[in-house]
Amino acid sequence: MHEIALHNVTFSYGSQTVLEDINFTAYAGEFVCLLGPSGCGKSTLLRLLAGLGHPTSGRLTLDGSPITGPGLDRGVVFQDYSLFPWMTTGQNVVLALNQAFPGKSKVEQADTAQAYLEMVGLNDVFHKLPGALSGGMRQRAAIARVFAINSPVLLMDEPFGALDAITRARLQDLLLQLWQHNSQERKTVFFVTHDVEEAILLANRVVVMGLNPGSVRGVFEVDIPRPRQRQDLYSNPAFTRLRDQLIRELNADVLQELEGGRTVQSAGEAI
Ligand SMILES: Nc1ncnc2c1ncn2[C@@H]1O[C@H](COP(=O)(O)OP(=O)(O)OP(=O)(O)O)[C@@H](O)[C@H]1O
Repeated sequence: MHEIALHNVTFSYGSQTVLEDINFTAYAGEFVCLLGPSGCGKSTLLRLLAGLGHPTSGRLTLDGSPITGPGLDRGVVFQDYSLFPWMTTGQNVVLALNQAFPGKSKVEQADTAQAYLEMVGLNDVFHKLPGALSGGMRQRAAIARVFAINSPVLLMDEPFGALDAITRARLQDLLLQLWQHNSQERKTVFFVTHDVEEAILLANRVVVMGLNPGSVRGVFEVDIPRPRQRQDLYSNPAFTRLRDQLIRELNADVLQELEGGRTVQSAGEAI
């Protein structure tokens, strides 16, 4: 299971409506990418899914039950790394493991933490404080932590945004490996990105959100078989067609903003 549904979700910060009437269902084991202009409410939506806030109206459910707060069934990676700065990087991962698998011994938890840190390319950070790591390393440690607890739902807010291209590609592959690992128990993933190509590489469906207030502008099926080879995508007509479609959809909103509300027919007309 692990189906996530949003029913008429509206959310406001005071008088500012950030999300309006969002309806969407992510099927169990589905990989959903969220794309949209800055400020359209992607992070807010993820926070609601994580149980870190409640909708002003509407409902969010996990397998039909309302989401009322955070839980170990949802692993979260936000943009701000969210490691405890006073614990070593290894202790941060061990703490999460201890909550998820309290029956495991300290040695097992430390070994597992080290293995996941190594998996994201951090071989030598277990005893270092997060403050002694670079931003990209801290982000990888946060990713290792969420992979280690192996929750059935993953909520990831631009997790690879701060990383160099090679590390990013490695972690995209690792995420797909972990997601595809057991086809019977695939994780349900919500993944926020600004990168259209990353969305197509990863997702089953891409949700494009619009601005003012945030709403679902369109949902696009990625009809490209897996495994998807990065180097083959550019010569795949389905990839280029979808990429252009997504860029047009994203630009339409931005161009409309720039044009002061006058709807433009195409990117070319406005530029
Ligand atoms: N704690 C807060 N209090 C008040 N307003 C907020 C708060 N957090 C976000 N907002 C506002 O809500 C809107 C949506 O913000 P959010 O961070 O969800 O957008 P986003 O699509 O994730 O943006 P980005 O792509 O830049 O990360 C923005 O106008 C933002 O200023």
